[in-house]
Amino acid sequence: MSNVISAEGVGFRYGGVPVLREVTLGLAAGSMLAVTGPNGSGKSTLLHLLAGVGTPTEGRVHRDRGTRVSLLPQRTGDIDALPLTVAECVRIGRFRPLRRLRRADRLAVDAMLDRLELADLADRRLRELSGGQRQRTLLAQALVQDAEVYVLDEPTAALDTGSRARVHELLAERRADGAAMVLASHDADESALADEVLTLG
Ligand SMILES: Nc1ncnc2c1ncn2[C@@H]1O[C@H](COP(=O)(O)OP(=O)(O)OP(=O)(O)O)[C@@H](O)[C@H]1O
Repeated sequence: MSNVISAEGVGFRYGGVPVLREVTLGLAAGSMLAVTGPNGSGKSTLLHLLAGVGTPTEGRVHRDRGTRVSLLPQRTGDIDALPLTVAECVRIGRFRPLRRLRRADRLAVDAMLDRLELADLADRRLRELSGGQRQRTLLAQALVQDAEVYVLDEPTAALDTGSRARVHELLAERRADGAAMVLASHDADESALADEVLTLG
């Protein structure tokens, strides 16, 4: 099967300092890659490059033109500065410039709020959430997107066991629908959900 995303000999340097070297991988529809490794080993850097945020210093990342990628970054501090509610934040995942949200979009947002147990928090501001509630909101925004590839940076790091299980169920459903996943994780049980594990550092 052809790959939705691939990386060939990818390297990355911040200034002159090498962070990634010679990363080669390929991701088919419906497959999941877990990226593990100690703090600072380059997981976030690799996920950003795969999602098309920044370009490698060496090698190349290939995605077919028009491939829809949803990225959940690890650091999303700035969004708290906006006066957004939980529901508004999740709706952004369905936003397209110059197009109103359709009924299907609204249904998808409501279903996602339910699935991640956010319905009761829908009108709360982001800055008034606990760490886990905030992470569930940003995950909902990432997973509500209609994407072919989901790139999720430590998506369940702040979640309790029940929430984490619900997220894993959602990921399995997206994969069954043909989406590819890349997931950075420090958790061996979570990495075990993947078809392949790439350990950096
Ligand atoms: N903007 C930047 N400028 C310079 N160096 C950076 C920058 N961002 C990250 N780095 C460095 O690049 C290396 C890889 O960082 P990265 O965030 O990709 O690691 P990580 O594996 O995701 O870490 P963690 O497990 O802590 O999330 C680290 O040594 C970090 O200090």
